[in-house]
Amino acid sequence: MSAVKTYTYKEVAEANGYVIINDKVYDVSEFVNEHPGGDEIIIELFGKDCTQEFEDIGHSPDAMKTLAKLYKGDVDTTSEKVVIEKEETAEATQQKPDFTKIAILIAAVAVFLYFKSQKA
Ligand code: HEM
Repeated sequence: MSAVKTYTYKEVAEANGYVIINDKVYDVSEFVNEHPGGDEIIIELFGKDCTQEFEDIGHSPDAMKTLAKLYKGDVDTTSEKVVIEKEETAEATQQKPDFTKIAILIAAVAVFLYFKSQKA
């Protein structure tokens, strides 16, 4: 049997696209693009322990199989834990204007003005 590779919490945090589930390390960097639940949800959790998040969703046995394929090794639970701070991106805080609503409003005003001009 080949030895299982172990990773410290720091190594997982510094790798690009690794997550921890039940003390196991998974490389989800490629998988995020195929995730049926969307990429953002996992990207937010890169480098972290997402056991809770993964289990809360109630992933199917199929999801477990996919997960098993992404297995890299075990986390060294005796290593020092790291806190990852994410910066708020400008994009996330900015509100995009709702062009559909604006277009409907303009159309409504145009119809109103048209009928008003017909009556006069
Ligand atoms: C990291 C390994 C993960 C794998 C391999 C994975 C895999 C999958 C798969 C195969 C599905 C399709 C439904 C199913 O078979 O259960 C799914 C759905 C979903 N996943 Fe994940 N997932 C992962 C992590 C996560 C995490 C960490 C979250 C939440 C923070 C999450 C949230 C969701 C949600 C919300 C859906 C439902 C999408 C829908 O039905 O519209 N997943 N995932």
